[in-house]
This record gives sequence, structure tokens and C-alpha cells, in this order.
Amino acid sequence: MTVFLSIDQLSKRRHEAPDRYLFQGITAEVHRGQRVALLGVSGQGKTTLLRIIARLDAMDEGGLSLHGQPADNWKPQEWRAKVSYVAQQAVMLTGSVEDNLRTVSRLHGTPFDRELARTCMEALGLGALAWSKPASELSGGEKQRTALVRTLLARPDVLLLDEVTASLDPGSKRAVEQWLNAWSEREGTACVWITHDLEQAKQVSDRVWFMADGQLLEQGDTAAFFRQPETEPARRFIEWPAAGKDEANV
Ligand SMILES: Nc1ncnc2c1ncn2[C@@H]1O[C@H](COP(=O)(O)OP(=O)(O)OP(=O)(O)O)[C@@H](O)[C@H]1O
Repeated sequence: MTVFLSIDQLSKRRHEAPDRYLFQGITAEVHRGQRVALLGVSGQGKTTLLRIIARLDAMDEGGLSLHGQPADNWKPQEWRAKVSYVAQQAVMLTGSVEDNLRTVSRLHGTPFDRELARTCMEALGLGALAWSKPASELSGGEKQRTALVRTLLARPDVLLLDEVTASLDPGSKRAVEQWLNAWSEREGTACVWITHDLEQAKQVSDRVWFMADGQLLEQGDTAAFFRQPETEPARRFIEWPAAGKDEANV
């Protein structure tokens, strides 16, 4: 079991009330090839946590290390090449689809893997998309998947996925889930998914991190989490949709 990423007692204070924590004392590891679903009700700080792990936001306390090396030993851009955050709202760079796909090879001076780019685009349902098209003209779902392929081409060790299927139809969503599962298995890439879709969490993860009350309240095996969560907030969280249905049937 190879540890890629370690999170040690990570805390973030609330910006409107710095004497209070958004979350506190988060300690976890991400192993090679592990697939984590990061769950919790809105506003817990899931996005903030992923952005801190990607070194896009600052932590207030605690530490991060990658491949056993503390964050301070890494240049931020080298860290971000290995620990890549994919946002819910994809940001396209100016230029064509191809310009976007070539971003990583341009930045790192490495050859552009056209074949891999083509395979990824097809797998994500974008096989028919003209690469000459201006990226600004893509639909939200096309942008999201193109941004994902752009990130995959950098072959990060850890992929931080923030509701990346939010604007996709069910078929495209399934294609992304299947491709990322297969990618993780083949490449050993670790994935941390923020999702509000519990079925998706079951499909894409072998481990759950559950955030509540400003903590990482539970972390464990996905099947065990959904079968028998250990805490009351987690029980309420996973039972809520069923409870809602019951109420609707009354
Ligand atoms: N220092 C801080 N950094 C980031 N967000 C903060 C901070 N202090 C308070 N907040 C608030 O806490 C919330 C954190 O938002 P964030 O998007 O990280 O949560 P989330 O769990 O991902 O929510 P959602 O599931 O709705 O996307 C926001 O309402 C934000 O305004």
C-alpha cells in the first residue's frame, strides 16, 4: 500500500469569524489507486479542503505531504502537476479545443500525446467534437469533459474531482465514472470525488470521507459506510433521501 498523500491535522478558520473553524484537525491518507468519495452536506468545506490539498488555497494549521515529502519541499506548480484539482465550473483557456488539450505539453515542454487525447475524448463521449472549435463555444458539459481530459493528459498522481459530472446527462455521467475508474486502476491514480450523488459515490469509490460538524467525522470502506455508518450525522445524511420518499408516500 503506497501512500501518495498525507493530510495531517489540517484546519481552516472561518473568514467571517477567524476564532471559529470551518473545519479542524483533518487527518487522512490517500493511497495509490485509491478512490475516495468526499461526502457531507453543503457548506461543510469540502471544496475548500480539496483546494487546500491542491495548494490553491492556504491552510491555517496542519500539514500536507506528497510521496513522503512535506509540501514546503515542493514548488507549488510541481505539486499541482501531481495533485490536480478539477473544478465543477470548468475554466477553458482561450483558443481552440486542441489548444486546451495541448496545455500541459506546452507548459511542461513534453510531447503532446494525440492518441491518448483522442482515446480519452472518445471515452468521454466527445469523439465527434471538432478540435478546431473555439473552446469558449463549447457547452457546459463539453467544457467539463474537455477540462477533465486536459488534466488527465498531465497524468497526475492524485485527481481531486469537484462535482465534475454536475452538468452531464446520465449517459455522459456514467461514461466519465467508468473511464475514471478504469484510468485509476490502470495508472494507479488516486481519485477524491466530491459528489452529492450517493449512487455515484458507490460507483466511484472504495472509501468514503464524511465531513460534518467541522470534522472528518468518518472515514472508511464505502460498502461499510453505506451499510452501517458509525455516527448519527452520517446516518441522517444517507437516510435522508429514503426518509424524504417515505414522507412523500404518507
Ligand atoms: N476560510 C474560509 N474558506 C472558505 N470558505 C469559508 C471560509 N470561511 C467560511 N467559509 C464558508 O464556508 C462554506 C464553505 O464552502 P465550500 O464550498 O468549501 O463547502 P462545500 O462543503 O464544498 O459546499 P457545497 O457542497 O455546497 O459545494 C461557504 O459558505 C463559505 O462562504
